[in-house]
Amino acid sequence: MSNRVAVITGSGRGIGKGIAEQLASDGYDIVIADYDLKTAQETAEELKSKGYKAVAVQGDVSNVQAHKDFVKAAVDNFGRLDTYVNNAGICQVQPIAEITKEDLDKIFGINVYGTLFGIQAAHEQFLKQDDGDKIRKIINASSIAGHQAFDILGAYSSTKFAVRALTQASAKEFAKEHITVNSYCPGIVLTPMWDLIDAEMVKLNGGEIGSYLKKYSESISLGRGETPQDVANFVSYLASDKSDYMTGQSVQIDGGIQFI
Ligand SMILES: NC(=O)C1=CN([C@@H]2O[C@H](COP(=O)(O)OP(=O)(O)OC[C@H]3O[C@@H](n4cnc5c(N)ncnc54)[C@H](O)[C@@H]3O)[C@@H](O)[C@H]2O)C=CC1
Ligand SMILES: CC(=O)C(C)=O
Repeated sequence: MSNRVAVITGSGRGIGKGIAEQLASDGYDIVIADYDLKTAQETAEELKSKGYKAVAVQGDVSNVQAHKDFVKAAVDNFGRLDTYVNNAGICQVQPIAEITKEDLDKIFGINVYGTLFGIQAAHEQFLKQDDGDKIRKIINASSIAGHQAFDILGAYSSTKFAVRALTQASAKEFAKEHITVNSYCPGIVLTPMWDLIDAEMVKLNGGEIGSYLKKYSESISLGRGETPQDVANFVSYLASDKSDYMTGQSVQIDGGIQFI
């Protein structure tokens, strides 16, 4: 079988890095696409030291051209594109009454426009490839906050609802072109994003560093915080031919927080 190639945005650290490691071990060649070139290069070097093929590319997902650069890196380095993971995202912690237009422009620019531009860039490349009936994959990062909004995460939750809408609409449009679009919806994952959420909640409401992460983690039925590998195991399925008959879905992978 020929090589498979994936672009993963925001894969210099956190969940994206876990997905990159998993897809590399599944046989993918990987474009590590991140705003932070240093962590992207470190992750690419780690993968290469294990015998995998990887390349790091710097770019801001809120910029259309960045996605074109990520796709070009996939084609120039590895010859094609099979899977595009729109993982990069940011969080903001503030009460509804304090959200400003600037806050919304920033978070929608990265989480929503960034996902849409990634979907468009992947779609454009897939249409150029002669892949026959082979299913190509677009995979987006939503969240449990994209199913039920969190208080104090109102802007963030709105972006993750929007990612679900983009996932459904593009799945409907692209199905006839042998492209599926699905989302993963993690719960409370132990990454720098949750360190930031916890620290911002302490600033807003008082308490000790770590106390909000602990409080929210108590809602996890399986009794432990989620790791990037827990998310990556599900993305591995979405990126494999085992998920070829699934499209337009946004699935909670959260250790049992939500049951909807
Ligand atoms: N950590 C969690 O509990 C959860 C995270 N998610 C989602 O999973 C995704 C990954 O989250 P984490 O790994 O926890 O976040 P993180 O903050 O640990 O890592 C995010 C990565 O994205 C990159 N990034 C940020 N803005 C970027 C931009 N404009 N352009 C390119 N790269 C950019 C960062 O440099 C970083 O490498 C996000 O979309 C997040 O909303 C969803 C549910 C839960
Ligand atoms: C960051 C995030 O999506 C949650 C729900 O914690």
